[in-house]
Formats: sequence, structure tokens, C-alpha cells
Amino acid sequence: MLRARRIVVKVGSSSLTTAAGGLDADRVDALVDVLARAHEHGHRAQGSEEEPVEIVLVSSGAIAAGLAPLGLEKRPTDLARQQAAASVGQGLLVARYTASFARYGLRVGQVLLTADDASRRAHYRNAYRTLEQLLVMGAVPIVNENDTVATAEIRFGDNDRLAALVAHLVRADLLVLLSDVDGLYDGDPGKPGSRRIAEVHGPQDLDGVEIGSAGKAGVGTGGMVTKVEAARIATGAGIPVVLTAARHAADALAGRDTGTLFHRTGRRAADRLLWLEHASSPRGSVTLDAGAVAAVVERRTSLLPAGVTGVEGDFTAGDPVDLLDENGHIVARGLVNFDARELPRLLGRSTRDLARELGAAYEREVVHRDDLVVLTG
Ligand SMILES: Nc1ncnc2c1ncn2[C@@H]1O[C@H](COP(=O)(O)OP(=O)(O)O)[C@@H](O)[C@H]1O
Ligand SMILES: N[C@@H](CCC(=O)OP(=O)(O)O)C(=O)O
Repeated sequence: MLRARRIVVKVGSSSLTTAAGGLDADRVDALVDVLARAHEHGHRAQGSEEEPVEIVLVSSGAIAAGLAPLGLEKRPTDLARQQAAASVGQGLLVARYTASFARYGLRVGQVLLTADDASRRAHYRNAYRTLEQLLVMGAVPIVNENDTVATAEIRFGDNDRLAALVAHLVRADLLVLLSDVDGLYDGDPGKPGSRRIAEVHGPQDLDGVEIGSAGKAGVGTGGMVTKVEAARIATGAGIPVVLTAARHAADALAGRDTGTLFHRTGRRAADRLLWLEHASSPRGSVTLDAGAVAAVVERRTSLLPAGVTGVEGDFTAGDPVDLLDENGHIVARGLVNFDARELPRLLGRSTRDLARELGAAYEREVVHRDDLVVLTG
């Protein structure tokens, strides 16, 4: 039995909508019944013996909920109409949750995150603080991607990986992914002969598994691909993952066997860097000489101007950039401390020379080691 005190629950669009399209109030209520019971207040009200847990809900469904009100028959493929639908639907979605949780005297707080933002230190801290405070005050945070402002380049699109990163952000003990399918199957779950996989201990257990795309509901995005990727991110950071159908949510929250359990494969990593690795998209790159590659990759030092031989892209200080070796292979990603146009005249120069010539402000690393994640083995 899995015991968890803080759980991130992610529910997909396919589990919140009716066959005809639009939000299914009954399914929202059924999910909220389970979440509220698991939560302390619901627990007291129900007199259950299960331990109370803190819940962070990552809910998709904004785009799906906005389709009918805008007269759209199916999910549009272009970003502009998806964003318009999300803008209309997010309000409706949260209104629905607000009413549903109110049946249990519970408040909800909407948290819209842009994946790329959260890899920046100040935003990351703010997101963490807000979520933590909502939990302290007994509210249920309801997280979604900030669809209306996320551009194509920085957009997750699915909420599975966002949920894995949120689980890491709030230091959850468990991530529950709820979908319209009751687990990971070794092949298309609609085909006879496909079997559910009860446990995954690591990538070796996925050899030969057909990991397919989104389901027949037509409202989900990532299908199994993004769920397995989310499981890889979370378990690698020390958080076990249960993937099951929304109708089995109560079992998953109570720690009973259901769906597919992905065991943890790693330990908790340094906070923000997981976001830097999985959520940010680079705005450019800097090329390192061999000495700088060794320093950054093997000795985990900061990157200094002296070791940089080239600059690509139009980034500004604070943006994520890739660090390339001389063959153009990505060896790390980091948050750069200079604008792209400032860098060329600094290349190959020692920080001491730069400080003497240009002032103390130039005595800084190109990428500080605390803002850097190594991407090679
Ligand atoms: N190997 C697999 N095991 C289980 N489901 C799979 C597999 N490959 C593809 N799928 C599909 O993934 C769908 C769930 O993903 P998706 O439609 O994105 O849902 P959600 O809205 O819950 O994120 C299932 O309905 C199923 O048809
Ligand atoms: N942020 C989007 C999520 C898109 C989506 O469909 O995700 P999912 O159903 O989790 O595959 C929304 O709320 O519509």
C-alpha cells in the first residue's frame, strides 16, 4: 500500500467531458467527491479512517470546455483558436470546480503556470509560495497551463509533464494521472489481447510496449506518450506515479492497487533545474571550447567568458540557452547572465581583464553553476 501525505492529481480532458462535447458536470462532481473525501475536511465529514491528504489538482479541460460556447464542433488545430477556447473554457472549468468543492465547504485557488517561466528563479519561488500558501490555508489549488499566453515554442500543450513538474515543485509524495484508460497497456488498449501493465520499475519494463497517442475522445493531447514521459520525469525525481482511470481515483488516493504503478527510479533533484531541463525552450546557444566543456560537465563549475567561442540566437539575460561543445552537441542548458549582443566582445577574455576594462559588472559568469543542468550521461 502506497502511503502519501501530499498528492498531485492530474485529470485529463477526456475524463471531464461528455461524449457530445462540453464539460460533464456529473464527472466533475464525481471526481470532486473523491478528492474532497481524501482531503481533511471531507475526511472529517465522512468519518473515514483514511488519513487526510493535501491535494493539488492539475486539471486539463479548458479548451474542451470552451468549444461549445464558441460554436466549435471539435478541438481546433491552430493555436489562436485553441487559446480563445481555453480563455472561455478556463473560467467555466474553475467555476464548475468552485461550485463542486463548495458542496464540501472547500475553497479552490486557480494557478495558471507557464512552463517556461517556472524555470526562472523568481517565478519558480513565487509559484511554490502560492501553492504552499493555498495548502496551508486548506484550499485546493487547481493548476493548468496558462494556455492563453503560452506561445507555440514554449507550450507544453498536454498537462502530463506539467503535472510531473508540479509534483516536484510542491514536493509531493505521489503523482496520480487520471485518464479515460485504466492504466498503461502493452499495446492499443482498444485491441483484443492488449494487457494492462501493473508495475513499471524502470525503462527496461517498457521495452516492446506500444505507447500510442491520444484516445478516441478526441479532446486529449498527448496520449500515452506524454503520460509515460511524465512518469519518467517524476519517478526520476523520486516521486512514484499511479496511472489509472478517473473512476478508480478513490483507490489511487487511498493507496490501493489500481492501474499502473511506476516505481521511483531516482532521488529528488535540485528544484528548479528539473524545470530548466524539461520545461524551458532555449532561446539560443553558446559554444564552449574543450576546456570549458570539461569544466562544466565534469567539474560542474560555472561557465566563464574565457571558455566561450561562439554565440547564436537573440536571447536576453535570464533566458535559457543551450551549451554546445565544438561539434555542436548539447552538453548542458543554463540561464545566461548576458544579452546575446553583449557577449561577442567578451569571448575568450578573462573575467579579471573584463572587470578592469569594462567595470565590475562584467566580472560575472556567462552561466552560473546553480543555473545550469548538465545534459550528457
Ligand atoms: N499503450 C497504451 N496504453 C494505454 N492507453 C494508450 C496506449 N497507447 C495509446 N493510448 C491511448 O491514450 C489515451 C489517453 O490519452 P489522452 O487521450 O491524451 O487522455 P487525457 O485527456 O486523459 O490526457 C487512451 O484513451 C488510449 O486510447
Ligand atoms: N491546458 C489544456 C490541456 C490540453 C489537454 O488536452 O491536455 P490532456 O487532456 O491532459 O491531454 C486545457 O486545459 O485544455
